[in-house]
Amino acid sequence: MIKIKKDDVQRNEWWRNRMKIRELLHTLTPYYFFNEKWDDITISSIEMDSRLVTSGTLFVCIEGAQTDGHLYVDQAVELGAVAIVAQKKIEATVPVIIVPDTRRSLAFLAAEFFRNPTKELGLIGVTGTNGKTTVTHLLEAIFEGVGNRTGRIGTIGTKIGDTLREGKNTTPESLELQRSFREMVDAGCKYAFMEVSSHAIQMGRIRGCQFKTAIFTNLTQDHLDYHGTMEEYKRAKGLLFAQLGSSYDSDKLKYAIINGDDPVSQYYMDITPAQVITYGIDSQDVDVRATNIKISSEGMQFTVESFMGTEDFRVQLLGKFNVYNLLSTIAAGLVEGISLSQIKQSLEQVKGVRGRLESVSAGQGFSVVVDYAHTPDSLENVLLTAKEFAENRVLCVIGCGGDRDRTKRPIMAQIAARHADYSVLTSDNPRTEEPAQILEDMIQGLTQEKVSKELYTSLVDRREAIYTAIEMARPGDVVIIAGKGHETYQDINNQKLHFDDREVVLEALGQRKNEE
Ligand SMILES: CC(=O)N[C@H]1[C@@H](OP(=O)(O)OP(=O)(O)OC[C@H]2O[C@@H](n3ccc(=O)[nH]c3=O)[C@H](O)[C@@H]2O)O[C@H](CO)[C@@H](O)[C@@H]1O[C@H](C)C(=O)N[C@@H](C)C(=O)N[C@H](CCC(=O)O)C(=O)O
Ligand SMILES: Nc1ncnc2c1ncn2[C@@H]1O[C@H](COP(=O)(O)OP(=O)(O)OP(=O)(O)O)[C@@H](O)[C@H]1O
Ligand SMILES: N[C@H](CCC[C@H](N)C(=O)O)C(=O)O
Ligand SMILES: [Mg+2]
Repeated sequence: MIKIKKDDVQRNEWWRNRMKIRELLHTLTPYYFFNEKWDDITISSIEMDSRLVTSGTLFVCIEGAQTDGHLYVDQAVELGAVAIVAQKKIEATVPVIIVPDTRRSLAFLAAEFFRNPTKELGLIGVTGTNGKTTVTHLLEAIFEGVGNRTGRIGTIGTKIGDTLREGKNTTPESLELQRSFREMVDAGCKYAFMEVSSHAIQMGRIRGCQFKTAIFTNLTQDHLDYHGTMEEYKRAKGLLFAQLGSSYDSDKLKYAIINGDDPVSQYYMDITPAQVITYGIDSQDVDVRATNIKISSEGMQFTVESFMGTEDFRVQLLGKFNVYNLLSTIAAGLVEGISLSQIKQSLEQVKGVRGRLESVSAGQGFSVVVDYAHTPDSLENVLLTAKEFAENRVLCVIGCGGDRDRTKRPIMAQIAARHADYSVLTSDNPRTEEPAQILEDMIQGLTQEKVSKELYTSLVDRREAIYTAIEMARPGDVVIIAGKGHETYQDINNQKLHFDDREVVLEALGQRKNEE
């Protein structure tokens, strides 16, 4: 896979698209021209960030959480913007189009400018607290397994055919999304798999996308800093299912693939106009079900019973939670007409997803696993899985991110203490928060539950924490290093410093070997 760094991308080059503003105006209705009405202008690109404006750009002003795009109009004009879309009166030497809500308008403007690429793709959106990245990778395996070229958008980046571009957000802004989808179509992709975060839905980043299928993985606590309550968080995710089938393409069937074992599944079934396919393990009344699950340190075996037949699977992934991820993927493959035996063939070859239960080995007599669990539920799942295959103790290194849901910190520490034999609490990405304070919030959970101090320690420095856990490990132990998975940086005070759990583990294992 060719890896392209975000900054290397030559924006507006291969997808350069010239259009008259007149051709786009219908997406902006209702609007009015402030300044001179001049709809004969040709634009060569659309941008929402003034720093990216080039000659011929239509600049859209967005009011953000940090700053307001309306403040950068002069800079945009200096760099070559030929017209501005704004939601309030601004001074500018180029025509200004005023709309009620620029963020909404941007989504439709971008979809039109890039010629509605999602109409030419089978777009599958995946939402839920945990499992989105995993499911999009599994989908890729199934659909590429039967010869399709595919695209993928999510936490690990945007993959178009054979190239991977790193990104800032799990679900990018509407403009970037539409540009990527057009690139996918141009690269011959037939399907696209997209992680849909609740933030993205709430902020309207996915407006303008036409989904064929939406998958719901699960709903547990996260992001309460942003959504406030679990009810609001659930509602935000629901918008993805509510919008299925509401487009003018509604003659084509749309599918909602829902985890029938999750307590909130009925809500999503009720609000979607799409065809519903359910999957699960515990509920008997689901369309795609796994039974006879057997988990070993080598992988899992289970039987899939579905409306398209029954097959025995033997996969390399671990953990009951991954059976759910596999089932939702299987359901998505079945509705697209891929046979259960073809699906089985592809999924059995999947070794795992980067940074998710990723084993790091230098021939030591114990296991070290790097995982991306950064929510209470995922941490619990991963530790329970580790317990199942550990011959001896489970040691856990865990931190919580700064500037994010604080209420999950004490809970995550409690889960670590409950399921691991020893926990090393440490920093994740502190961002602009004081790392020691984040640790304090975690420790409070342990004090509340009167957890013995012999069962945990806390070290602000993540490298030191990883070294400590590796030094403590004995034969047969499993060391889980949770929270950062595939990440290759640590964000401290808005500075992204290189940090890769997997590299640090190998260093620590090397040191331990030298000392032996
Ligand atoms: C709270 C939030 O989501 N913020 C996102 C948002 O930033 P913002 O609204 O604060 O924008 P801003 O910085 O105030 O800028 C406002 C406008 O001025 C423009 N501007 C700014 C400066 C300048 O010189 N010129 C200029 O034109 C900006 O381009 C923007 O259009 O728009 C940015 C550009 O797309 C996002 O990168 C940024 O995500 C930040 C990094 C973030 O941390 N988001 C998290 C909460 C998030 O969205 N997470 C979910 C994943 C959740 C999960 O699954 O676990 C995600 O999808 O990534
Ligand atoms: N279906 C699941 N249920 C519970 N936990 C899961 C599930 N799938 C994965 N996990 C755990 O959650 C972690 C994150 O998984 P993954 O990256 O697939 O989720 P995500 O939804 O993409 O997360 P993010 O919100 O950060 O994008 C994994 O490392 C694993 O520990
Ligand atoms: N998509 C998640 C990523 C969290 C990863 C974790 N390492 C952290 O920094 O908190 C979020 O924005 O909450
Ligand atoms: Mg993800």
